[in-house]
Amino acid sequence: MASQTIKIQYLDESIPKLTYVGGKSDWIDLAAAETVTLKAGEFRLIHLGVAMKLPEGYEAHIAPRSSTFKNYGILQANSVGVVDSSYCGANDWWKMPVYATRDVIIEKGSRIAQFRIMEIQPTLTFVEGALDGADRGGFGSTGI
Ligand SMILES: O=c1ccn([C@H]2C[C@H](O)[C@@H](COP(=O)(O)OP(=O)(O)OP(=O)(O)O)O2)c(=O)[nH]1
Repeated sequence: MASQTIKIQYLDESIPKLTYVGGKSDWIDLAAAETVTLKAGEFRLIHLGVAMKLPEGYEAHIAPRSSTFKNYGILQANSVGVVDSSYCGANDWWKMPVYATRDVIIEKGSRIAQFRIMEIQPTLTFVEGALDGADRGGFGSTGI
């Protein structure tokens, strides 16, 4: 399998080093770098304690872990976080915007998110014109 090296900066010594957990996925978990207390309905940008220089031609996607809502009742407010390769300055810390659906305390070190890197897409050019393919249908068209 191909490998890449990423230069990473941790907020301080207390931040756990990024690593693969459990060998079940190639996504890498991210943890809250601070203890956060939220009331139901509150929004917060949670510091994830890392900043990275992604490999040339890559971006990163951040998603919640599958257990994050069950454990903490929080939703990732932007649904998916996109980290551009240009987001690589010394103060470009990764953060997770969250919306709390219930009162919750998220302890520092709680693994609330996961990320992977993805190749950036090719430059897209849009050419206007009527489409002539067969309609596929969507939004429930294949039945229950
Ligand atoms: O969940 C996220 C989303 C983004 N970012 C960082 C990395 C990204 O490169 C930068 C800027 O994000 P984006 O390009 O989505 O926002 P913007 O262009 O600054 O603002 P917007 O598009 O909302 O106007 O913020 C995060 O740390 N976490």
